[in-house]
Amino acid sequence: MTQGASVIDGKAFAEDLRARIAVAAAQFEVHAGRKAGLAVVLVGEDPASQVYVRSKGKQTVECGMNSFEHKLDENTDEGALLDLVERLNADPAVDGILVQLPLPAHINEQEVISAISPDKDVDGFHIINSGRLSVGLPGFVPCTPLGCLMLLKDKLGSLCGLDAVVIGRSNIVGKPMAALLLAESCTVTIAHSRTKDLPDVVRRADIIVAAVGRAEMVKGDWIKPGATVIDVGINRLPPSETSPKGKLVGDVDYASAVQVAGAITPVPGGVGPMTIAVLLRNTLVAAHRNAGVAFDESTL
Ligand SMILES: Nc1nc(=O)c2c([nH]1)NC[C@@H]1CN(c3ccc(C(=O)N[C@@H](CCC(=O)O)C(=O)O)cc3)C=[N+]21
Ligand SMILES: [Mg+2]
Repeated sequence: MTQGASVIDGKAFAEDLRARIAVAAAQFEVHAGRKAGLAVVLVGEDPASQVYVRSKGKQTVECGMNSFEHKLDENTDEGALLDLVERLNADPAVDGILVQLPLPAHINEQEVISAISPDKDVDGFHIINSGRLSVGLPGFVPCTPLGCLMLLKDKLGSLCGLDAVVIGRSNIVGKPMAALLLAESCTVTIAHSRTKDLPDVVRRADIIVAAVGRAEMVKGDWIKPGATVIDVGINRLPPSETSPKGKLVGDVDYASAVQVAGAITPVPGGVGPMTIAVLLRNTLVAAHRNAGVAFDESTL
């Protein structure tokens, strides 16, 4: 087998999307008389979360939108966090609200997500928005699966009738990804850590979305030749001689998969940058809806 896979450049796609968002955000400012705004709430000092929050803030401003960062102490109680969410819900300068997950163990994540106004829920995690997605109504779709869908449609065009296997059943990625693929008329299988004969299930797929959170689990010999592989995993391997900070790998064993797949996303530089770009897209969509400014959302 020749090394046939084309590498799907999520970083470049995300840059292009952000350039289009910047144009539309400037137009929004002209029509609404204010910038679109995203509030990001971070509780605690998790270093990885701090990195993500910083790049979200930077890219929000680069796209011509306001970024409001709220950093709360690790020991903040749930009541104080819910009070902040209420203030952000009521703030007309705030179009989107993102509460960085995971939250500390003493805070009930579902309570906090439910407190966010569904019209500002740019993560698409509120049950109102998951309900809208499952019945096909307009709402907000979680950023990572929507980013994956954009990459798939860019690569394949119509997905109609294709066999798609989603590995992972989280509310954040697996379940909304399956709903999106079903809406594109794929035949969708949701596999997970308890699926029996997982390699055989994956071998049927024209489209594989790997979101199990297990480093390099999906091997090249699980992949039908020519299939499109979207790797959502972000796993840091233990430090080694060659990578003192620990190498970042996906849920797919890239070295073997790239020999067999038709197209594949790398880690880093694949799905990760799309997640943030779609967050900015959802924020700008929220701004137009909340301000009552007409906007053709299909252009983003
Ligand atoms: N409410 C909430 N919404 C989220 O969307 C959310 C969250 N909580 N908690 C944490 C996860 C993780 N996440 C990522 C975003 C960008 C990259 C990203 O840009 N990754 C780059 C670089 C990775 C690196 O070098 O560390 C890449 O894959 O190329 C990764 C992960 C959003 N999350
Ligand atoms: Mg699982």
